[in-house]
Amino acid sequence: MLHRVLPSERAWPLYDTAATRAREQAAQSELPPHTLMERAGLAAARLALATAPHARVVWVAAGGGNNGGDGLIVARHLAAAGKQVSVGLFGDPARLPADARHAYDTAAAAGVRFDQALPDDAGLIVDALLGIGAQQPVRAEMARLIERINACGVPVLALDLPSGLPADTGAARGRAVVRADHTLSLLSLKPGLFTADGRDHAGQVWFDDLSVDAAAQDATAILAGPPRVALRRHVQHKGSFGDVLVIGGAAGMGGAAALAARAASAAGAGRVFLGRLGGADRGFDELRPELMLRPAAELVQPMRLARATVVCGCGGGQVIAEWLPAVLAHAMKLVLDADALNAIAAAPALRALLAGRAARGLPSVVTPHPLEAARLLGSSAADVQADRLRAATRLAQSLSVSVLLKGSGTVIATPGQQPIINPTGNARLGSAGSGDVLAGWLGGLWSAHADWSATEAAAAAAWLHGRAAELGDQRLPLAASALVDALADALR
Ligand SMILES: NC(=O)C1=CN([C@@H]2O[C@H](COP(=O)(O)OP(=O)(O)OC[C@H]3O[C@@H](n4cnc5c(N)ncnc54)[C@H](OP(=O)(O)O)[C@@H]3O)[C@@H](O)[C@H]2O)[C@@H](O)CC1
Ligand SMILES: Nc1ncnc2c1ncn2[C@@H]1O[C@H](COP(=O)(O)OP(=O)(O)O)[C@@H](O)[C@H]1O
Ligand SMILES: [K+]
Repeated sequence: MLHRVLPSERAWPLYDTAATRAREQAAQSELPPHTLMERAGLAAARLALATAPHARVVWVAAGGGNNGGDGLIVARHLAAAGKQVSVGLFGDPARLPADARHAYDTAAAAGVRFDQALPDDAGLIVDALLGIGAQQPVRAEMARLIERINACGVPVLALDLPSGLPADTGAARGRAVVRADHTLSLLSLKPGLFTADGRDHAGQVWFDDLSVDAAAQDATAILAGPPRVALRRHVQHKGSFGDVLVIGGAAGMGGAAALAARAASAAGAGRVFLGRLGGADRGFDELRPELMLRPAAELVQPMRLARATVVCGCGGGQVIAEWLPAVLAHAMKLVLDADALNAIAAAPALRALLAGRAARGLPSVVTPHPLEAARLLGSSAADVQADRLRAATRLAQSLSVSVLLKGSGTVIATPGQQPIINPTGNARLGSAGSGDVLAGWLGGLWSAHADWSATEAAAAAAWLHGRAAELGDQRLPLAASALVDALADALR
């Protein structure tokens, strides 16, 4: 059955190449020969007719593997539907794998035309060059073809994956990768469609399971669905929603901590205290008078920390390192962001304190962007981006915490659990302070939902943060302070 995957209204299991191959093998063994590929080709032909109903001339770019086989079946169906179809076959027919060979024979028998030249009047290109079989960067000849497809301005429907996109990571940098308008993922949804560069190359993502049931426990990762935010019970009061302490905002960076505190309040914390490290530690926030400003020393006390959700590090500067030992030792629930992460990356003693929290039953979430994650991992931001799922998982294991790795397709990883990819959000979030808002929302949501795990809180915060950016006029930039207020809309 065909599904439109985004915008995300439910969770989806994701399968990497190895898991997809295992599912394919299991299904093949129970079905008559060529059944799966026939189903794939038919589903894709239907989608082509639905998304490009007015395209009269269709060019199918088919590679020499089974992805090309899918394309050959699409060509047969579209020709039967009256389209003017030609197939550019970029592979040796004599070396096609069995399913693709069968697809080639039936297409040829049906009179499908073969021509490697892209027609001038093409109204649709079906990209069937490479699927999950492309594990290495695309070879030069095909790379040139992909560049031509990307430059020609004709709408593209990619089969299974935009050709050249790594299915497991979505990391396209420096590679030739098709830029599709639509991608139909077949049999399984692949993680690479949703993180790193995947979104920019996949366009609108569709999914057909080819009538093969999925075992969710075998999934490599989960694409997050909307969080289940609890309605307040009549009897609840501010004590039910907990205290959030925001510690950060060194001299010149007070705004970061203020944003986090405002966001924690907007997300439903019972009370929010803001302990700024750079002065202005009394008085109140004119825009959010409900926030309580206190000297950090008053908040960073074992008894207070032990009852609170603590958001630490936003605009924290180097001075945050002095406050971290107490925070790491005592905070009941802890969200660490920005300079707190940099301080921990630079100080093994702080790192040991963080890693020791899990054994004491104290949950923590770290919210690095790729460079902060790289500092904690001792690698580079490019390495992190090359495999975001792996980087987040490694970091979660090494620190015994939940990791929320920011960026397109935010990854949430917790030791012993399937990693989660967040599908919401867009580049409107690329403005200073939006990460502080995320940390604050995470703290506020976690505080207000006493029964949520660190993973649930992190996934909910990321999902709502992204959804907030998807609402409103998409042509306008989104300032972080406006983002704080957009949470209300995202929650509706
Ligand atoms: N079987 C089934 O029932 C089903 C299969 N399904 C479909 O099969 C797809 C997987 O098919 P697959 O395993 O044949 O791999 P595929 O993506 O076509 O790539 C192999 C081809 O690419 C070439 N090639 C490889 N690397 C390259 C590079 N770097 N640069 C350039 N070329 C490169 C390689 O050439 P070679 O290296 O062998 O010379 C070979 O020709 C899957 O994504 C889905 O679409 C679905 O219909 C579900 C049912
Ligand atoms: N293109 C994008 N798609 C999805 N989310 C994005 C995108 N660009 C930025 N974001 C989100 O915006 C936030 C930016 O956080 P961060 O890099 O810490 O910025 P800052 O420190 O300025 O607050 C993160 O939550 C990140 O995931
Ligand atoms: K493809």
